[in-house]
Amino acid sequence: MSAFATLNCKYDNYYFRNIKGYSSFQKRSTYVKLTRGNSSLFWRKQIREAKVFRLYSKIRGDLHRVPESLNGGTAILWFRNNLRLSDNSCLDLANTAEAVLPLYVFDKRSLVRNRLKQQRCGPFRYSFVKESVEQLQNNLRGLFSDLLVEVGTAAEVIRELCAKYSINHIVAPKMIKVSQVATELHLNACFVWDCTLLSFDELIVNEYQHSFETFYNSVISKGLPKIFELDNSQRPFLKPLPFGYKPSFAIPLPHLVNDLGVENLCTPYEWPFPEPRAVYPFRGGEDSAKERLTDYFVKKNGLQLIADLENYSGVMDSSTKLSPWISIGCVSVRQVYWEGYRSYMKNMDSQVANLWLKRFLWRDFLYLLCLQEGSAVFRDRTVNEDAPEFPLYKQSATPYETICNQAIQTWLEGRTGYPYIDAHIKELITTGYISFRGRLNVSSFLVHELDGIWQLGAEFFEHYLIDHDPVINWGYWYHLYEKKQIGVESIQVDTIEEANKYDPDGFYVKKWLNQLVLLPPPFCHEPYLLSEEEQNQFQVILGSDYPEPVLFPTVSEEIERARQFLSSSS
Ligand SMILES: Cc1cc2nc3c(=O)[nH]c(=O)nc-3n(C[C@H](O)[C@H](O)[C@H](O)COP(=O)(O)OP(=O)(O)OC[C@H]3O[C@@H](n4cnc5c(N)ncnc54)[C@H](O)[C@@H]3O)c2cc1C
Repeated sequence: MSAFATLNCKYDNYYFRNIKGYSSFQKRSTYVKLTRGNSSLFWRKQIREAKVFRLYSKIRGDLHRVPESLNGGTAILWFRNNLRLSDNSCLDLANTAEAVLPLYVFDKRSLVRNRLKQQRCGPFRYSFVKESVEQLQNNLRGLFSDLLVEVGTAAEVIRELCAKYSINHIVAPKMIKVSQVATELHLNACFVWDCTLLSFDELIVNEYQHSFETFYNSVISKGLPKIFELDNSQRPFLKPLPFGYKPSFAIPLPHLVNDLGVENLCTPYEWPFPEPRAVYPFRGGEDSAKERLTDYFVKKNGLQLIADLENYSGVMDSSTKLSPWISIGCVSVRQVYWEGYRSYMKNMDSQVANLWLKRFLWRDFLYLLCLQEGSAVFRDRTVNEDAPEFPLYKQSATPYETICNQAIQTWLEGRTGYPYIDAHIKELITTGYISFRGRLNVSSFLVHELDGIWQLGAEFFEHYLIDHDPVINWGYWYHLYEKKQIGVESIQVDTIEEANKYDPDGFYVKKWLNQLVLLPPPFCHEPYLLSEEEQNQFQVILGSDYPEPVLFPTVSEEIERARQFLSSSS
């Protein structure tokens, strides 16, 4: 019996016994009552497991429909978060058709404004995607094919293409909902799961139990991931375009401001941004991804640095900086993981190997979390322009809400009075990238210290991050919030402790907050400890050169304690 079948039976039993079993009206009403409000933990667990079973079955069903070969016909090869030619399972499958029409659709809905009045896809990511699409089109033309680029909704574009060419199949990466269109048009839709290090089967046999460690141990105990060699020797190829296809030589994706009429961009430019402080000059496309891959692993042997540097912000080689390419699939996670593993095999210890594997398993864990929790992870995500406003802009707020809202506003603008937080927010809104430590600190600060709404943080990140991956971003924020609710194994970090540990001399904060340039440690991380005399001496007047720390009860108490400690020890 396969691992999935075991899982299947287990959930099937639960489902059958506990949910379907309530057939009489009397019992069903009891069930409804139990699921509302204060339902017992037991019942919640049952319901969740039933939900998971349905989700798995659905995805599993979709994946089962993926054939080994398309056996001829014409296929649309729909590129989405897999903008590459090498190690691309969708491309391999599409090549079993007779003719292939490569397609990319930029969904204009991703320019809808979120509740912070920003486009969901901000200019950093948009420009990066645009470059990647251009490069993919060039590379496909090099293979005597093309990439048809459209702006609109995928369903409509596919419908039009079917009317124009006799299409039989659609091949696309999984995580998309086009099954309805495919059924309507009698197309053979093949959704390929190609976004995690573990295969779908390997992923779902690891039950998600709220804890990364459990997941990690479960993966390791099964001897995963199994080593496999990527065959890079073969040059990618593609079957010919459908009969009657005429290539267009228009620019693949329109300019945000000039062509799409997007106004009030947070940054007035499209790429390249004239920002010399950016940690890496990200450029979209498969070729640029491979350049970075070779530069980091082969030329610099970068993995030997990760144990020492991984937590430092603003350092180019502290990590691979490959996430923008991974998130839209210019390079596959498998390619990156195995490239790292190969370089580790040369001369590194097992601690590095573990650190390296854990990164990818965190990613897979979040994908599993999203499979498990379904839409709860994306709760209240802005999908239309009528989304309700955040309480941040509510007219009638209670005094507590007003204080909270002011504090949150300072977070959004990078003026909380905590340099380590403010510097990271400034880096994010100026360049579209911050380190993992930075993300962890700012998100934990918003959720735990400022009692902020987690969705607000997620939407803010979604707009700015150049490497935004909905599963990882929303998954982390949800994880932070959920952990806060149940109060276990919380991802909560101490900002000041982290700042002193990972930026001991304040180089990073001074890079983004020039006004603090004269401050020595510990004041560069806690300027609120400066006496009036010291403020004059270091030319940082609190409240005018740099903000006072956010006025928030718990935070203020801590500041008071620190002030007293400093004056008693000096
Ligand atoms: C609140 C929050 C939001 C985040 N949002 C995103 C996001 O939208 N997109 C995104 O790619 N990452 C996100 N991350 C995870 C992490 O910060 C980035 O993956 C990492 O900073 C990317 O840098 P790198 O490519 O140099 O990573 P490296 O350290 O070189 O790792 C290589 C790859 O492994 C994966 N990876 C590494 N660390 C993690 C991690 N902790 N969790 C999941 N995957 C990881 C990434 O794909 C990364 O590119 C988020 C983290 C937090 C705390």
